[in-house]
Amino acid sequence: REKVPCEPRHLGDAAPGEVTEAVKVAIDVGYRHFDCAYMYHNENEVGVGIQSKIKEGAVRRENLFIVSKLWCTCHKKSLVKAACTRSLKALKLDYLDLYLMHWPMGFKSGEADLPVDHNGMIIPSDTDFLDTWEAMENLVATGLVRAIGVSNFNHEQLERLLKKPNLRFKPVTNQIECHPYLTQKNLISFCQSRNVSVTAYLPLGGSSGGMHLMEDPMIQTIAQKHSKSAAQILIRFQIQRNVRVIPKSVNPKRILENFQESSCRNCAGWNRGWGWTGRAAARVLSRLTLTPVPATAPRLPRP
Ligand SMILES: NC(=O)C1=CN([C@@H]2O[C@H](COP(=O)(O)OP(=O)(O)OC[C@H]3O[C@@H](n4cnc5c(N)ncnc54)[C@H](OP(=O)(O)O)[C@@H]3O)[C@@H](O)[C@H]2O)C=CC1
Ligand SMILES: O=C1CO[C@H](CO)[C@@H](O)[C@@H]1O
Repeated sequence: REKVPCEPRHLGDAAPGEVTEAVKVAIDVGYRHFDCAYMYHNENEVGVGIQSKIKEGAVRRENLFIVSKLWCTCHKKSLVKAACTRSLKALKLDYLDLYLMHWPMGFKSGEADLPVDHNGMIIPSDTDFLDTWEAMENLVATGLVRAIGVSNFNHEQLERLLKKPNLRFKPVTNQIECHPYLTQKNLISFCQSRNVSVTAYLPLGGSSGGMHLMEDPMIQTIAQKHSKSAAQILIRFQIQRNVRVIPKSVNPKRILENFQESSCRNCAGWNRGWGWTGRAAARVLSRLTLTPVPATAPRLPRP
């Protein structure tokens, strides 16, 4: 098979089977949207969980919304298709519902996911995200993915992409860090004014080593007032701003708790989203989030 420079490494930082089990629990609870990425190095485990539930008849592929992301070392146009195919193979799928450019900048292609020079600085590639986008557009045209989007794009980068001459497919979402300590008010307004949805990552403040958002006295006060958990308040914060939200949990009780909040009557469409990440808490390299898309959510058209 074609050699892809950024071959996945097996970091072994999530307990064996942990990701697969959490995917299965989440599907049973009702989650339908899974936020994955090559960089999380657990797409194979996710794929096992999904396949097992499809085989069991618990869910149908067409009712799932599977997202993956193009890593920075694969921004060169010639590498994009192979990178996408590699994620598909690991996930055991023949198409993705959404493929995101993980970051707007490209890194030197090769074995390392994070290529660094002797000063420990990331080695960039000479790629331009507009060219990378063209290769991603080809994935839609060939049916490997149904829609494409971006992540970690600021206002200027998104504007440049939207103004690209001969743009064939608009980004459907911009996945960005977003929570009460980083509300992203202006960027959200900009995205929404251009019909680009916003997806909030790190909505609970991240795992260990992250922020202590859930312990924030204001969040705690609001939670007590409404008889909700702090996590539920943080999730609802995004839903009420029309922002899709992808909190992570590998814990069955918390997977359910997060989902229950998202299933409330006032939360419509794509915004009834929840996330879950299958990775050991302290490691950033093995993440996966899943968000349920309700049966009534708009489906993306087939290419
Ligand atoms: N595009 C990008 O660049 C990025 C995207 N992401 C995506 O966003 C997702 C979410 O971000 P993430 O960094 O994981 O951080 P989150 O803000 O989702 O926080 C996750 C942490 O919260 C805990 N948690 C989850 N639910 C609850 C609850 N109900 N009560 C108490 N604690 C809870 C989890 O522990 P436990 O699992 O034990 O429940 C975990 O430690 C990632 O999984 C990834 O898919 C993240 C970073 C960057
Ligand atoms: O999604 C993400 C999680 O982990 C990666 C490695 O740290 C990040 O770069 C990325 O934004």
